[in-house]
Amino acid sequence: MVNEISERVEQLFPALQQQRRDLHKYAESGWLEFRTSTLVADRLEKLGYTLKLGKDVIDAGSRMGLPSAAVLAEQEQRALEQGAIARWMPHFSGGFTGIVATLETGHPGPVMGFRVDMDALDLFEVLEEEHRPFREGFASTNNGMMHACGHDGHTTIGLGLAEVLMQMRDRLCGTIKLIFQPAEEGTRGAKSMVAAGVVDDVDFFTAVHIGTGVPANHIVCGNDTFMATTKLDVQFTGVASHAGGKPEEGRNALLAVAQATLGLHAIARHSGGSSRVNVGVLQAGTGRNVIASSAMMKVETRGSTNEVNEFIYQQALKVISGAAEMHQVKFDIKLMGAAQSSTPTAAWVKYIHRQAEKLGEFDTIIDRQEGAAGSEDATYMMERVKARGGEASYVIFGTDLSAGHHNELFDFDEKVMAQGIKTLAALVLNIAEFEGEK
Ligand SMILES: O=C(O)C[C@H](NC(=O)Cc1c[nH]c2ccccc12)C(=O)O
Repeated sequence: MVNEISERVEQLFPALQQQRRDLHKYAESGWLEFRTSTLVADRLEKLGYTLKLGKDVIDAGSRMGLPSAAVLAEQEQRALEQGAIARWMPHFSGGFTGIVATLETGHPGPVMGFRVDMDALDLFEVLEEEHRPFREGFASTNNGMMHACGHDGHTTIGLGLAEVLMQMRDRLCGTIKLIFQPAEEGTRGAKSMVAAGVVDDVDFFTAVHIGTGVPANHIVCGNDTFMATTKLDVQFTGVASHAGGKPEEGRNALLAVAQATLGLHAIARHSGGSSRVNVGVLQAGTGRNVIASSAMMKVETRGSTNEVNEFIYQQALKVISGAAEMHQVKFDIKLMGAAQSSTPTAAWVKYIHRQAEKLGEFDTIIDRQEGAAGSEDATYMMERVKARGGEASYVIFGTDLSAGHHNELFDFDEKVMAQGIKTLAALVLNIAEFEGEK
């Protein structure tokens, strides 16, 4: 069975590589995955999956960090010009770019859910010969949007898994649910899919990531290092005045945002775990000789536990209001994203470990790794599945990277996509072997 999976995936590989490069070329950031989601939906329908799309899988009110209506409309148009399939667009229009594809095998068995994400980062890809995507003609054509975290690979893994499972459907049992999530960056999308109930019937849940510093041919079967996080946009509003003639009449929003930035980075650490604060964007002012009346900042807090993040977040609110008070400006805080920490369930990790061993694709198979790193909103899905008594894990497939995640020179070895698909397919095909570990 393992050999058969391998052969099938290797056969699909050239097409999958093409697929990944196409997605890479037309990178779309969170809630703007219009072209991506129409192509994914079309492919999954052709493969024979039952689809739930858009508002059926995304709770409108639970979306965080949604771009403005103008940006959504403009990007939808851009996507159509870049080959989005128009007949699918009504489902995704307005920032409802999520898909759940279901395969009922017709044989009794559990519901197995897999989550991949589809969004790119707000980043300008390097357009130089040294960067393979540029050299080989698949660098992003969308300015300020780049797949620099491997989600093009994740989406491709989802599509490859869909194809292999459909080919082998006679030998599957239970129900397969493939979840294609928007807006993982900024941890904005998963909560809305959980609120729409997409994992409420899932017994075994697996989310995936490639890279993250894990070496090639290594697999982490139960990553538990994701930090809880809160994402905030803060707008400061003061009063503009003549910087030479009447500086005392001004209320300086630039100084408030600068003060807040330094204050945020000076928040005390917490003995309960590691933490992070980052001000990633700062904008203020309009002219050299004008007291700046408006300023904005994009902030994130993180903690290795929900409690540590909550502490940092509460301190951050005090720093922001304190800086505003100091400069007598108004402020407005918008919640733009959030995620929890989460721990995989031991039995599912053990099962994944055994399947990875049988596959023979990996040199090193580990259950967990040390050290908090990034965040992930798949944690909301994991926690929901666990709360209902299901099993959940987060698997990382190691790969060689040309540069770190979220860097303009990021690229990965596409071979990891084949390893990912093989592993996930094995989890489905051999699910009967899970019995006894409960
Ligand atoms: O918080 C976010 O915006 C999600 C985003 N998520 C990732 O980057 C995925 C990720 C999680 N852990 C690691 C570790 C290294 C690279 C990437 C990751 C992050 O942490 O900035």
